[in-house]
Amino acid sequence: MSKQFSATVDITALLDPNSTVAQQNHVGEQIGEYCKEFGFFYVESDLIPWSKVVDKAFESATIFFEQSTQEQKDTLSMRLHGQHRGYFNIGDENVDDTSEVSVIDIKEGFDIGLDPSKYTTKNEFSEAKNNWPEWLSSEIWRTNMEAYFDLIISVGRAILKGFSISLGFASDYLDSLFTEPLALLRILKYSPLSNYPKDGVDKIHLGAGEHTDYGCITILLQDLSSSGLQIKHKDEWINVPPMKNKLVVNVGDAMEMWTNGLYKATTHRVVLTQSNSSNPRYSIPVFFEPNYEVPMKSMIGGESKYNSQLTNMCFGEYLAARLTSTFTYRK
Ligand SMILES: O=C(O)CCC(=O)C(=O)O
Ligand SMILES: [Fe+2]
Repeated sequence: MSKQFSATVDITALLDPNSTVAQQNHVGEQIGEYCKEFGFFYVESDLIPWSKVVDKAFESATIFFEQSTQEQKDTLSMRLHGQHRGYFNIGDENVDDTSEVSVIDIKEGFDIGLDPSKYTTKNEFSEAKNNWPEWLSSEIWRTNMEAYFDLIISVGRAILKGFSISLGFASDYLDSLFTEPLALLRILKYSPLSNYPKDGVDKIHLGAGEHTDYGCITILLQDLSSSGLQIKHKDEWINVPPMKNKLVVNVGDAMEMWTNGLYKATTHRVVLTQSNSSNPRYSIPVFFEPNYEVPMKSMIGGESKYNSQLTNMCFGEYLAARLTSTFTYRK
């Protein structure tokens, strides 16, 4: 049997304004250790409103996919609107841009960003407007998603505090680079494999190909009824099963570059087999990213391990380049 991942951090001390510095430092150090070892960890806290906000967002995500026709979804597509907001279909994002064989992710999704009114600087991300699915009970749907987005941004800020502590910065240092965050909330659906032609064997199909995330922090809500996420640790694939009232957090490439390799952006994938995938799998990653103009160079000094073409960019330019290599609407 494959190994199961279990590293968990209770982030209450980082969310609670009344916690002591000693409590915050303890949690920050624990987060730092997991970022160096795995680049992944679960977070939990009694301060997270699981049933009031998290479960509602999950239910709303499933409603979007179950109650929208393909024509309706297509009216909100990134391809049609030429901006990084809205719907993308199977084959529109292929996260493994290194594989020699063409790998198509068996997933579709819908991206929501922050409203342009939250930004003072102008760039392709800050100016992109959300396309809301008006055919759903729209106000409630939008309210549920926005409440979840706000919540996860506060979880992201707590994690940034932990990162800052573990890296020896002032505890609000990284937060000061996220005053106008290029955050993105994505709802994903992996269709059941029964929708695809059977080839007689229970082969592995990739819902999402092997990849590292581009940015700083990904905070992922998984479908409790459907496993599939795996991380590569010391050349071995380890399952990261969905856990009730826990979110999965992982470090992306930008965070690895800022820490000059100290924190690991770990390779992961979503595997679907005929036996684990008779139902759709839904998930909601939030990509919590800094302000557009934050430089990509190392924040901790030392000779850079990374290509200077990348480290000379600012975050927004780097993000645009990464999206262009994986999203077909940008080609
Ligand atoms: O759906 C999942 O569980 C993981 C998705 C993922 O890795 C991603 O969107 O970057
Ligand atoms: Fe990912």
